[in-house]
Amino acid sequence: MHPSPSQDRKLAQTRRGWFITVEGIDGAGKSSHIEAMAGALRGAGAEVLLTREPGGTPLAEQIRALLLHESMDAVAETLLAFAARRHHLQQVIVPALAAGTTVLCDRFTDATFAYQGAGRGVAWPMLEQLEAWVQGADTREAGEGQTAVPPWHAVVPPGGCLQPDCTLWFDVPPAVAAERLQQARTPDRFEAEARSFFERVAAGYARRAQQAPQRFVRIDAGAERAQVGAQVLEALRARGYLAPHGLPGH
Ligand SMILES: Nc1ncnc2c1ncn2[C@@H]1O[C@H](COP(=O)(O)OP(=O)(O)O)[C@@H](O)[C@H]1O
Ligand SMILES: Cc1cn([C@H]2C[C@H](O)[C@@H](COP(=O)(O)OP(=O)(O)O)O2)c(=O)[nH]c1=O
Repeated sequence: MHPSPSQDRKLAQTRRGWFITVEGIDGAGKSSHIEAMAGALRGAGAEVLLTREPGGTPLAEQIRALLLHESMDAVAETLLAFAARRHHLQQVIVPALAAGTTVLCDRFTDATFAYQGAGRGVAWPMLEQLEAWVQGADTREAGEGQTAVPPWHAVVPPGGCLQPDCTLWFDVPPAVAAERLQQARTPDRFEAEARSFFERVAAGYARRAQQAPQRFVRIDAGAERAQVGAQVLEALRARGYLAPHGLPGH
């Protein structure tokens, strides 16, 4: 349903929330720090939505269960990851950002490039096309009444592609991550992959980071837990996310 003109005005007056994602290979330590990140952002006065991919809506969580436990080929995996993402964006992320909420998301599209692209060999340009489509506001052919409705246009310009403002990349040697996971939990379909798979996934993250150096902040996730936590807080501070909320953002 279209928001009313007064809702439109309210959306236009609200500074859109920051979109922060956390990435890295399995065992990098993301889950160990994400609650503290949310806490630090809340402490600075932000309204924070903590969510994850694949997942974040009941439908996308069902897709997550399929991705993690059912065998399928890499193209099916890619399409399911993007289908879950579209639903998550549409239902949760875009409305939250439009309302000024900071969205902190455990994995996003960089994971698809790293896992399905670099890990499984799905062509990079194919992923770029899907990214532009799924994260774009305008999904239909141009024409009167054919562009996407608010709140998409409150968070991404017409023709644009919604990207995180900042991605904290937990970079860790795959051998270290594997050692941690061995002691931690029963592996899912991805965690059960060979070391060579995670070498490729890690290289995929490095490639994405190189392609968007302003967006990525590299965290040395091989360090001791407290040091990783300190790096994470420093990254948030350096980007201005821990400044008292309500100041003009972007
Ligand atoms: N800096 C660290 N040093 C040693 N072990 C860690 C560190 N960070 C996390 N761990 C442990 O490694 C395992 C994987 O961490 P987790 O946060 O679940 O990673 P991810 O969410 O990135 O897969 C957990 O058992 C966790 O306690
Ligand atoms: C978002 C996403 C995740 N994944 C994979 C990476 C992870 O192995 C898995 C689930 O991620 P994660 O939430 O990190 O798992 P856990 O709860 O076990 O820490 O999904 C993809 O392969 N493609 C994607 O697009």
